[in-house]
Amino acid sequence: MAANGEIKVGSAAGRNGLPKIQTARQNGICHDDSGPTVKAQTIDELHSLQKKKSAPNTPIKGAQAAFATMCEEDRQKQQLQSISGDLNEARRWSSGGPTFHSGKERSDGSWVASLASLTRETGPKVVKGDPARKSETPRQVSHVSHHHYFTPAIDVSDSALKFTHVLYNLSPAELYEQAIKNEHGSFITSSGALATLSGAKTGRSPKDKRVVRDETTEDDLWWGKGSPNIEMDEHTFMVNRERAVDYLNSLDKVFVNDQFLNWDPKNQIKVRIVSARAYHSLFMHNMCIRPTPEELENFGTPDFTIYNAGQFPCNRYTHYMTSSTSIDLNLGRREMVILGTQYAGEMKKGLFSVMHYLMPKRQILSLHSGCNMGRDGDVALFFGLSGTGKTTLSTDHNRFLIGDDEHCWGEDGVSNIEGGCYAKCIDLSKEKEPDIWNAIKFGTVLENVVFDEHTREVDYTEKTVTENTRAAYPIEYIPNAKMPCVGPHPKNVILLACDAFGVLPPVSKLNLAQTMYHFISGYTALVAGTEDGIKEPQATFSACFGAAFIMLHPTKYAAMLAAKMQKHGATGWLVNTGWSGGSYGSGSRIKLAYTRKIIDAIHSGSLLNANYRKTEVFGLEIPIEVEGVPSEILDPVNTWSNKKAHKETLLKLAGLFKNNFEVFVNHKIGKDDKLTEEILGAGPVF
Ligand SMILES: Nc1ncnc2c1ncn2[C@@H]1O[C@H](COP(=O)(O)OP(=O)(O)OP(=O)(O)O)[C@@H](O)[C@H]1O
Ligand SMILES: O=C([O-])CC(=O)C(=O)O
Ligand SMILES: [Ca+2]
Ligand SMILES: [Mn+2]
Repeated sequence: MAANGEIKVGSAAGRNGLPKIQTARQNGICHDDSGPTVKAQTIDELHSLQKKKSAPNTPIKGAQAAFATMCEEDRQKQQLQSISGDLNEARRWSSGGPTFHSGKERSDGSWVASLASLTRETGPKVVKGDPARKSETPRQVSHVSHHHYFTPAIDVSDSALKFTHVLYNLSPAELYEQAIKNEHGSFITSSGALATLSGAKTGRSPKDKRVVRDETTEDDLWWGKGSPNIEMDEHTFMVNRERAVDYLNSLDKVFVNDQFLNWDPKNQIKVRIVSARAYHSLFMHNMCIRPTPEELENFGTPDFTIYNAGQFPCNRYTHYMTSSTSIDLNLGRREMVILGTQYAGEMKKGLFSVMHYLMPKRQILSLHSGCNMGRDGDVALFFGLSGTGKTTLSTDHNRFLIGDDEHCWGEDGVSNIEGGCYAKCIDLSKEKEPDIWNAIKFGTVLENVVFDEHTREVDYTEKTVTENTRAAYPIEYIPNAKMPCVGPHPKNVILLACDAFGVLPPVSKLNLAQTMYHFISGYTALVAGTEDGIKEPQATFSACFGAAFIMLHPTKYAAMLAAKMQKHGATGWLVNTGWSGGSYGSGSRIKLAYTRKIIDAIHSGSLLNANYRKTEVFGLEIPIEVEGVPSEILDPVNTWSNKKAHKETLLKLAGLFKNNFEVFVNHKIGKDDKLTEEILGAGPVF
């Protein structure tokens, strides 16, 4: 037992026995583009990072204690309802591909019955309500046992005898109370947002993502080198699923969210998220599309279910596991299991992966992009890897926001997949990003930020817990959100790269082949470990600006994008939101105000008709002038004092592009041989 009286399970083994498992480097598997883990060794240490000591006027501890009694259990009465039904095996998608039920479909057993899939093999022991209200439990016990324990099962385990209360689609206010009461590290900030900690993981874990490889996915999906789909078998999935479900069943309560994805009503899917934390439930409440009470009433059986047991690790002796984290996708069962990571983004991006499988089957292109629309109905897509500006630039006070991260492009135009936004908060300022700043209010989840312990004012410059601090808010929190979140066909396709080498121009106009070349390359360069002094920028290539989420070969998405751009006459642009005046260390990040001017000129159409010249090596068309932007920065060579260093850096980056593209040279993009040839020739020449 530890000095503080806590029993530290497995800590001795961790130190003296089995070594702690680290995620193995998967050779050739898609790179890790997620954030690093926290710099804390213990939970207490992690929690101490979150709060900053107050200014001297902070009341002393004793004075604050008087408020403790305000944390009251008395809550609004919730309708308790016993849940009946038998083990509801997840239905399989028919072999010919998924068949969906529209939002209005009424299922045989309603949501109540399908919750039974939570149980291991016997009937459910699930009670809707808050276990804190013990007085109501006996009624439930007798009710449920009436249904299921007259004939005792042969193999009744202790866990099968206990009740798990389901907190079903709670409101943000209720979730706040649950989080603050039960989840260490949950606090209300001065603007009303809920500050939470995601635990040891503060970013996604792409190396721990597994996808079940079976007869269907074998042929459909992209496997092998460069693919994000690391295989697992069905049996192993079931092992992890049972582990997650047993864990969830061992709890007094779980949260269940029933929500929608995709604002295109014809291609909407119904998702259920079963999780153990109010933080997770509120996050998904904000990020998915929220059903109306009527839609919830008629929700029926979900098309896809997530079991998030993130607090509980996977068993590292389980086949295919290389760490204690596992995010498992089973397309056949329409299920996802999360073990060993509480980072909420896994749920959001896990569902995005599912959409990247389902939508292309219907000839709908799924995109890792932001999207907004001007007053004249002109739509722009913003592609880019994490941190390149999708959320920042699609959230534009002069335009309608359709969405910040995940979209579909189909026959009728674009639709947002989500119901919320997930903005990076590091160095967030009210002046530069007023709409995002104002969206951080009651209902918003603030992950891993640091705040003053007394005033609860957030310090957005703090990276103490992580640099990947985030805010998740419903899209309506942005004043000019386009509701419903759909729009016509895009006019501009903007590829964002944060080039920390400082050699890509702030803006270039691309022809179709160049657009496809850069879309398939998916380049950005960030700076690793900023706190440890100056480091070389780290180039990242992630196909389709989101290799971690795609399920089919990148050329499939690329072919669809090319066809749609051609058909609708969209123009491609490459915008560098990264360094200017030199690489990281000597130059600096291009001012957001300048990038916004460039984007304005793209939207207005003025840049389309500007005068251009071609750059060497990358062969990019760059404008001579952009209103509101100093002309000399438009060609990076002007901003470098050391011209030789500029040329070397340019050639170095060109070499990285070339190496990366090697794996695509033998692939055909769609049926068009000519376009394929052109794409191969659209890269740097040197
Ligand atoms: N010139 C610039 N253009 C765009 N963003 C900039 C610029 N300079 C600084 N930034 C900052 O870079 C970050 C861009 O992050 P943003 O949230 O938009 O990323 P994202 O592309 O949406 O990534 P993710 O997919 O991870 O959500 C913001 O913190 C923004 O303030
Ligand atoms: O998913 C996340 O953690 C954040 C995000 O949007 C991305 O990385 O693209
Ligand atoms: Ca974003
Ligand atoms: Mn994203």
